[in-house]
Amino acid sequence: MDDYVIITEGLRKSYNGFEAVRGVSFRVRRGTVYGLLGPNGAGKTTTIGMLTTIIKPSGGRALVAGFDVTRDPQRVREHIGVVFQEPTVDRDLTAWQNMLTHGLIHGLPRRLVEQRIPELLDLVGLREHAHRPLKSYSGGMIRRLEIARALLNEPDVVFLDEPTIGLDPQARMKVWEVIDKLRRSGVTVFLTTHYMDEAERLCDRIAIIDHGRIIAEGSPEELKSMVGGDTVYVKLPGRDAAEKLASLLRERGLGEDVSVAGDMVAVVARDAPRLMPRILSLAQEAGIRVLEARYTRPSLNDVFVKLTGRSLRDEEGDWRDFLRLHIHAGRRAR
Ligand SMILES: Nc1ncnc2c1ncn2[C@@H]1O[C@H](COP(=O)(O)OP(=O)(O)OP(=O)(O)O)[C@@H](O)[C@H]1O
Repeated sequence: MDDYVIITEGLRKSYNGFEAVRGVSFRVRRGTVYGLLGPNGAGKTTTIGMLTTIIKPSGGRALVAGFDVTRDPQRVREHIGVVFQEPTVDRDLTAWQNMLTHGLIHGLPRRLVEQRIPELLDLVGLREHAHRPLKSYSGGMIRRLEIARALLNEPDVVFLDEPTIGLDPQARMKVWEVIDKLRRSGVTVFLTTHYMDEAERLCDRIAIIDHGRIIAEGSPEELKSMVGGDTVYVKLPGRDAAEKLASLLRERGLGEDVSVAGDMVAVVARDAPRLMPRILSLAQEAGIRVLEARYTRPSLNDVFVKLTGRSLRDEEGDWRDFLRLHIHAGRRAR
């Protein structure tokens, strides 16, 4: 049991009869980064709220650092660090002053806090800005400061609710680097996110949540293996060339499924990087000119689509979605 910093069993929350979280069960192993991934309104903030004792569960059970969130909320609070979606810093104070105030409010000895502040500001890359008022900080700097602050009490687990929401790409990367460092130093992190690239990049394990229920759980690789293989896309000068290449591929038994959409051939395969050169040399032998070739590997979005029929993505219409639409249309027409 000691291996797990968080254990939930059938955890539930209703707001006036509306079930925001409908019985979630998962375990977070010590020293890992665990992500709750789902679209807006899926119940992520409510779940993190229950685990951090801000929200009272309507049912089920959650143990955090070995303590029950309902029966022992104070003990839970002593053993966790939390970064909320909305910043809770005082912008008139400097980073150092914010850290010190936080530490003292939480009952930590002043000497210990003063000793930890420079180490933690160093960890999040803010040491040289320690004495600047936060008014002059960017959103990304504030998020990193809040992570440093959450570590002051040497928590068993740090909770980060949407750690990079609203940040620009560069600031996001810096937060990701901090989370990487936490993992390397053995800190357990529990984060929520609706960005699949973030979950994939950072998390050892992910629970996908939708409408208050966990619909899949596993490592990013395990989750992606649910949707099968890679797809190789080959663009040719016209439909005839595409049909010709497709029949050659079918004859040779290359790939698991070959389909044509306009001047494009799509080949579903287990290992696209190995198959692609074979497809290209086959085309060359047959005198078929290839204009473009690419392959894609399954993403967590594909997993979400497979499970819910909806996309997790904020914006639709990237290259891959476009192709998939055409390939599907082509298949249906056959
Ligand atoms: N205090 C509340 N009273 C009533 N309904 C609520 C309350 N808080 C959340 N909800 C509802 O519960 C559902 C889950 O909300 P929650 O904030 O947990 O989702 P989320 O996955 O964190 O999404 P977001 O990232 O947008 O916050 C939503 O439908 C939301 O409208």
